[in-house]
Amino acid sequence: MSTISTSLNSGRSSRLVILPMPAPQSRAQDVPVLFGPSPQACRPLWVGFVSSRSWPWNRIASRLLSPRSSCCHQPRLYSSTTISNRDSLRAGAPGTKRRRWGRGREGGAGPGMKLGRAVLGLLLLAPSVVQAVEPISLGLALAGVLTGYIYPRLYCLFAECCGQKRSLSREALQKDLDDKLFGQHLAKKIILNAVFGFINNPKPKKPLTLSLHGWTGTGKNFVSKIIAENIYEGGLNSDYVHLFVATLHFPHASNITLYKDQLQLWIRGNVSACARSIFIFDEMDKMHAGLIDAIKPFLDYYDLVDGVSYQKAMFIFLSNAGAERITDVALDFWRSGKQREDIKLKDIEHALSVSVFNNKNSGFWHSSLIDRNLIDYFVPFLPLEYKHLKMCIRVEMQSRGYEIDEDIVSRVAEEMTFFPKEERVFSDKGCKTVFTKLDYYYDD
Ligand SMILES: Nc1ncnc2c1ncn2[C@@H]1O[C@H](COP(=O)(O)OP(=O)(O)OP(=O)(O)O)[C@@H](O)[C@H]1O
Repeated sequence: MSTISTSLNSGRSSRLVILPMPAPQSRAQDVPVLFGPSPQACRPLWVGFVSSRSWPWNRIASRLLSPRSSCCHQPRLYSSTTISNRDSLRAGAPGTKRRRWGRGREGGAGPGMKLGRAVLGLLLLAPSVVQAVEPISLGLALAGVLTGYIYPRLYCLFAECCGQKRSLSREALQKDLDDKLFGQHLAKKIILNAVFGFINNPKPKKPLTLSLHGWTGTGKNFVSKIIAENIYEGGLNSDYVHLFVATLHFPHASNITLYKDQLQLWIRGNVSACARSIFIFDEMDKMHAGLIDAIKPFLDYYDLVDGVSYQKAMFIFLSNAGAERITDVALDFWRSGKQREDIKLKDIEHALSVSVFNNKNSGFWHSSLIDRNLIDYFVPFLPLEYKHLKMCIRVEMQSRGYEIDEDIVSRVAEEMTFFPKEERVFSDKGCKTVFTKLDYYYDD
């Protein structure tokens, strides 16, 4: 492990501990960003006031009127005095002390904050006391109050903020899923209800943890993208969405201890900066057994872990593990002439979780996450049929600006391979390669 100086997207220069794993997608170089993804851009004007700790007025005002959500402003979590310590914090140096002004608003009001509110309330209610305060200080405090209140809100109108840019709309998410995701009635229903319920719960007891399973090309990554886009304007490229790919970020089994440490640090740093962070783990079935258990404490029912609340974060795991079980159920329904839409979650979920738990190549092999019921939903993605491939092809044609030609649609779909061999029901690559096959027919 070594350290380098690097320039982050925000333009600031910082020292980072090089991870043996490449940086996850999005601005993951920000790894343990304890001060928000873009402090220069979104630092409220009252930061200057609050760094002067000899002046309690400012502190009270800034705490009282801090932004509704974290909005990537972290002065409310860590005082400016910690800035000099941030390298050691990033490196997770044992014994490094964080200076806190009390919990962030998302973690609930601490005693100091309540006292501050009470004091300010009393002052506002008692004009004689207010008059007694030195006028310049009062003026500056009021200016701090105004800028602290207005600036962050204005900023978030024009730039992405943690959990603030837009509130999740159930209708918009439903429309996206209905219009874009084909043949996945179970996944649609679970995701809509789970994500919407979670985001609208002001005090979730634990982070939302979804484990998406299914055959290749059935829409697991696609759905993660839809979720991310419905929560953050930048979707997968958002500063608050972090994508890990097992083979890319955790390639060497011999480094598992190091990966565990780095993963914990990464998640802790980013959740400190934004409680509503989203972490997506792709290729879970290629993840070394036990690695994912490193984040178990973050997924559990704790109010705080090491001073950080993870209850508003979201974890999404993607894997092909359990695909055979899902296919068996779908095939049984097909063979008995039943509609696939009649498959219920209870027909699959339990068998799926057991098979994932007992599969050495699932990334969840004997995982305490399953053992302790920390996965909220096992979401099955059904294998896609011929008619779903045609739907994918039509969408692709439209997105390329072509007129829909049903003859080409059928020919592309027929080129795909299906299983089981005799019945040829399900596409063995889902919708994954239909797009490249389409190129053949539009070759000028
Ligand atoms: N059910 C679906 N409905 C609509 N489009 C789909 C569906 N499944 C896949 N697609 C299309 O195929 C592309 C590839 O699918 P995606 O990457 O989501 O598959 P996956 O299930 O994550 O596969 P893998 O397990 O191999 O990672 C998507 O970007 C999307 O355009």
